[in-house]
Amino acid sequence: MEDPSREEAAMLLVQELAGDVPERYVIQVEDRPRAGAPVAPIPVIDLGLLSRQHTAEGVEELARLRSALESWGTFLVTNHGVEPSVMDAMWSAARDFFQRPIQEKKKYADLDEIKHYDDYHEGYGTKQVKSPQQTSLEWSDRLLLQVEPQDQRKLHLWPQSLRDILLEFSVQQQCGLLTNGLLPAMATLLGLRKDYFTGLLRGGRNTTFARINYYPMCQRPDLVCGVKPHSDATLISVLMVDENVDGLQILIDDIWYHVPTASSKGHPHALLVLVGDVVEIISNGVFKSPVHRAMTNAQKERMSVVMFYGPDLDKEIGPAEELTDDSRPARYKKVKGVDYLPAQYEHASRGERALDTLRI
Ligand SMILES: O=C(O)CCC(=O)C(=O)O
Ligand SMILES: [Fe+2]
Repeated sequence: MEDPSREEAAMLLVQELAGDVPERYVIQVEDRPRAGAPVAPIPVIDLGLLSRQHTAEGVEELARLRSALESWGTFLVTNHGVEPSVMDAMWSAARDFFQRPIQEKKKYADLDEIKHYDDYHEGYGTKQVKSPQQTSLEWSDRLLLQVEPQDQRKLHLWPQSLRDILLEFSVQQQCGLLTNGLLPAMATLLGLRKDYFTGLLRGGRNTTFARINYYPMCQRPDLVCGVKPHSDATLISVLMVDENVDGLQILIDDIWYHVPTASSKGHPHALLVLVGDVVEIISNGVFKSPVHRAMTNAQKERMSVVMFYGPDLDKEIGPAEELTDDSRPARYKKVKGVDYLPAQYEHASRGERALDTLRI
């Protein structure tokens, strides 16, 4: 039987709300943002230097990367191989889409899937709402598209204006930032084969999702959350966030820190990297997948373009054998993405962390 409430709920667009914040969006008192969050001291890593390990600068940069991976799990990267013109075109296409009238955007909502899926649906809309009574809803609309594997693309949900640029943006990130830059350095730092992580993004069944998040202005940003606390279920997430509006925060030792924008660090075309749960698991907890959330703003809307890169969903992931022995027992259970992804959605919708369920 059809469940109209679920369908309606998934299309409860935040952009259509005006005036006071409805009760269903108000988060618990203990989860509300406090004024004056400190700024996270995240580094800017020059990926160009990482391949120059015979130089003092290269060695120093690798040490800075290690420190970021072991502490905050997030950093900005420059010299990442994504052309500034491609970044700008991706941003414009994303912004132009969200500036279209709502009726126009709704053409990219996957109403059939919304009826069948419990966990997530692609296309335009809001995060799946499980019941008409659900509270603490997130103050954001989004466009979610699966990019890889290629045969999983639902191209009817891809606005024409975004198609070519999204593919180019993703290919340049994979070739430059990930394969030729960051991932071999991360494997080296752990003492793993250089192609350990890049191998997980090859073979044609690796998964890439793109999510464009849109956070409408909110009269009471102190009462709502744009995206609730979670860590990403990915190998790596790469973010291009609004230059002019803060919103992303990360949790370290029970304190929420603002993540500075690339522009505020003097590198407008830097990209932001968040280590994902898959890396935390494989590294047996040495590298950290940070808990983060997105807050809203009373004066300005905000956007982010997030690329989620992960392995084949049928591949079992666990701590690397090279990194575990009697003195370093495995700290996480093995899991397949196909089981972990729904669990991550479920936990994230409650502002909790699925990774905690895998700890041994
Ligand atoms: O909008 C942001 O800055 C972060 C969004 C996010 O964490 C996500 O989409 O997983
Ligand atoms: Fe995230």
